[in-house]
Amino acid sequence: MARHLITSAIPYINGIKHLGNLVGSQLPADLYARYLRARGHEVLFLCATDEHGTPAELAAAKAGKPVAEYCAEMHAVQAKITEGFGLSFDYFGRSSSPQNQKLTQHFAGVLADQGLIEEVTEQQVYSNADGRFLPDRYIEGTCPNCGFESARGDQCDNCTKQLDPVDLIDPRSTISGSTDLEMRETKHLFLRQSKMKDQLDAWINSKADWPVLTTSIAKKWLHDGDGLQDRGITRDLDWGVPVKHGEKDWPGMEGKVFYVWFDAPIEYIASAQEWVDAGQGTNWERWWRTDAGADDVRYTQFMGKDNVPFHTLSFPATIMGSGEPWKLVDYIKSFNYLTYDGGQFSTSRGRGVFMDQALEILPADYWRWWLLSHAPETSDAEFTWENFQSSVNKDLADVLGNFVSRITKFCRSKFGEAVPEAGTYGAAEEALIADITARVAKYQEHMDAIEVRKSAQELRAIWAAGNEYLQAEAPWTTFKTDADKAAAQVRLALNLIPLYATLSAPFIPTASQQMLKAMRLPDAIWPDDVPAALGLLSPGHAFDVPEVMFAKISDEDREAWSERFAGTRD
Ligand SMILES: Nc1ncnc2c1ncn2[C@@H]1O[C@H](COP(=O)(O)OP(=O)(O)OP(=O)(O)O)[C@@H](O)[C@H]1O
Ligand SMILES: [Zn+2]
Repeated sequence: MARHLITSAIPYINGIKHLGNLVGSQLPADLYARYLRARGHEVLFLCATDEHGTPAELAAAKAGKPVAEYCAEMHAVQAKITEGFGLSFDYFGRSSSPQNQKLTQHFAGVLADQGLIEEVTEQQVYSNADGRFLPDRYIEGTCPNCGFESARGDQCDNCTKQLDPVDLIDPRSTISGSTDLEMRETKHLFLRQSKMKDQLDAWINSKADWPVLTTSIAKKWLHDGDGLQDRGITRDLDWGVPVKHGEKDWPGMEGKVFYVWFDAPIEYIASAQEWVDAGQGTNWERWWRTDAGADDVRYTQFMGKDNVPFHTLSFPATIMGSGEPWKLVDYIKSFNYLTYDGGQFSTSRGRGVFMDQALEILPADYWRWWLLSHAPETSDAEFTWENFQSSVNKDLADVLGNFVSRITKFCRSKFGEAVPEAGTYGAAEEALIADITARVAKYQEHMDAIEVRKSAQELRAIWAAGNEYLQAEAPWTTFKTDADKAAAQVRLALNLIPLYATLSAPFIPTASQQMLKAMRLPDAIWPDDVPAALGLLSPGHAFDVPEVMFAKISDEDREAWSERFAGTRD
């Protein structure tokens, strides 16, 4: 048994997340957490809402609410939806928590003591119409790198380049649209990442097993152009963690807050403290402090590609630079983008399918299966309603659902609702057992390596093997001439159901529970020994024929949904 710390990129607070956000971070993290727990490992799976920064203020203003109230409400909304998707966080925290505030101020203080923070007086964009500075998303313009016209002050959403508001071409205020902007002097703190470049470079180079997407983005920021740049970590805003040097005031920084990208990853640690303070866990230090045992922990992070620079460079710079014994990430699983029907998913433009809407039309398992089996791993992936309909109908309804329904119903009609006893296994049964044994080993390999699509493919193949067996051996035909042989065939096929339930649980937890319940088994037990697991249901073991597990998506449904989600949500 090992100990695994897992974090998902923390979803931003400014609205309900779309299916792209889900498959790029929380959902694969949940898949991995569920798998590792099923294999008997000790897992701490943390997530939180990312609540600071300009978009939260803008969204609160739009909703006509004070930003703190808006964030508290949206946190509750997101928490409820993540439950609906079966995301099995041990704790879902908030980056605006007092724990994170204190820890963020602490890190700033120790980084300053280590000579890694520089105070810089610089020019920032000031809007005369709005009477304020315009950091980050308060300003938009054309990206100097790729020409994208709606690049934000802190990052271009199109090419992922980190930007400074002063870099933008044709800048405008997102509050008023005003272009009456001028440069004014203000003082800010910079994290001296450039001083840590060699250390970070060596660390990234030591991660030969990381996804290429992760290391290539890190190397780009390390080496492109002038190399790794120092990063402003404070802002002229009201909403955020007040700038302090540990518990002490920071002269000259009164009224300023830390930049959201400085405090957000620190929330990974703070959420473990919140978990303990909420009475749900004990001893967060053993997960996060290498002087308290965290060296034994394997720490895996999940995120979409735009989050990679912060997790491979800025946050590690914070951790390493502190000189304190904090746990560093061991593996970063990153994702390309899921696109929606020929374009981008977009929260700000309301384009695509959002998590609440998805659950309104179909249960979580349908989405979980499609998203994970089409995860944008090696390249971007596209969601289309046709593909969704066809995968759900084929994989879930025709293959898995049909197998379970067919065999339980056939058994009930010929032998009753209990596992039949007669007959012995022959060559076909031995071959199936051997095939499933080999496939389970491959499935585990892919899951251990967090190869999401390959894992889904192997799982589908394991389901299909059962169907092919039934098709080839046709117990309904065998029964007419050799009832005992048919009994043995049915016995083996019924035993595949608990195996399917256990193996499938990380992908489709609800259907998995339904299968176990129908087989009258309390818990899933991981099939470490597949042939033994295929004898779990002994002769005489009673079961129930389950309700239809997966309804097929009709062409009418598909067309209606495709139309409903063609526009933008308000
Ligand atoms: N289309 C997408 N496909 C896959 N992952 C995505 C996609 N868009 C965002 N992500 C990832 O989702 C996670 C949560 O994102 P976050 O809440 O910060 O929203 P975001 O990056 O501002 O995106 P958006 O503005 O589209 O909601 C991040 O890890 C991000 O990289
Ligand atoms: Zn760009």
